[in-house]
Amino acid sequence: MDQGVTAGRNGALLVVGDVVTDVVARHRGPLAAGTDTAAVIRTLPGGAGANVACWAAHAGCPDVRLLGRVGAEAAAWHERELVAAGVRPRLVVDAEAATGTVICLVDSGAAAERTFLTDSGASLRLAPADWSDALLDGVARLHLSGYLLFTEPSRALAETALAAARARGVPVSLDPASAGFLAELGVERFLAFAEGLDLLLPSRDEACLLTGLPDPADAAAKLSRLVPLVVAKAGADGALVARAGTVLSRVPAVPAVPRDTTGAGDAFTGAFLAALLAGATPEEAAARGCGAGAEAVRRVGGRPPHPGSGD
Ligand SMILES: Nc1ncnc2c1ncn2[C@@H]1O[C@H](COP(=O)(O)OP(=O)(O)OP(=O)(O)O)[C@@H](O)[C@H]1O
Ligand SMILES: O=C(O)C(=O)C[C@H](O)[C@H](O)CO
Repeated sequence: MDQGVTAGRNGALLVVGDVVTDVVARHRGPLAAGTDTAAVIRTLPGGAGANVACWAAHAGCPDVRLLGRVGAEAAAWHERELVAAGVRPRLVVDAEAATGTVICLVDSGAAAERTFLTDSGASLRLAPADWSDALLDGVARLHLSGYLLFTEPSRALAETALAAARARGVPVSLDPASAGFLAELGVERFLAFAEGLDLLLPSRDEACLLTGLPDPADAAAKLSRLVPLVVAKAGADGALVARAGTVLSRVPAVPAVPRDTTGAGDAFTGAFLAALLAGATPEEAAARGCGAGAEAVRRVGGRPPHPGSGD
């Protein structure tokens, strides 16, 4: 394995992150006041953290665990969906907040671009009290969803989990979530946290925002001076793998006609982590990530199919 990144074979992947209900609405053209009677609306399980866990299991990771927080009204459904996807969930049930909901507006035009309206609900109420160091028993990698960093108490939980993993020598990766959220959080604050990671998986927009550089390759290279391995996701252009200040490879996307791009980044990340844990090189893992990203954009919703999911 390459220097600086621990492969961590033969151990579990623990994902800590958001578990939400997605209401995916595909509409025609730009939204305007009025009625679109041809909209297609589906309620699906989602959340970046939960999606990454499901895609890692879909990619063959034999032991994927997830720590998340949901409201009582949808806890049983989320638990069932995660188990059916091959994930071992530890869902904290919030007595006071409902499960987070994301309205995913998907333009049915050629690029299938989406807009999210997010109410994180119980998800970002994950708190240090929900953490126990025993969650790391048998874990070879901890992956954190970037959403955790945007508010308290989930930011404190992320810091607790990061410190516990580092104390045990467990490598920690993070997917920054969204450029909009990063701008709100503040780049300096994010980078201070990122120093403790061994792997960062930003989108190209997030990489540019974090560095102030307009070119995604320059941005990924610069970030890789802070975090040993940086894999920047670049939509239909695939992904960039950077290490020690240099872009080592550009991995092409797998051609796909997109239907809904929700969860493409989560699919990439889940498959990438599964491959890395199975001993792949970062370049091989990125190729697996691109395969999963293509699979995700061809589907509606942010999760992979599983037996019983109806597709
Ligand atoms: N139009 C596309 N055609 C083929 N592959 C795609 C397309 N869009 C995305 N992908 C694949 O999915 C991966 C992740 O997509 P993208 O770069 O859009 O991630 P992101 O911006 O983090 O995504 P998200 O929409 O989940 O926030 C890409 O690296 C690529 O491999
Ligand atoms: O951007 C947000 O608000 C999200 O939480 C996006 C998640 O990836 C979404 O739930 C997709 O399943």
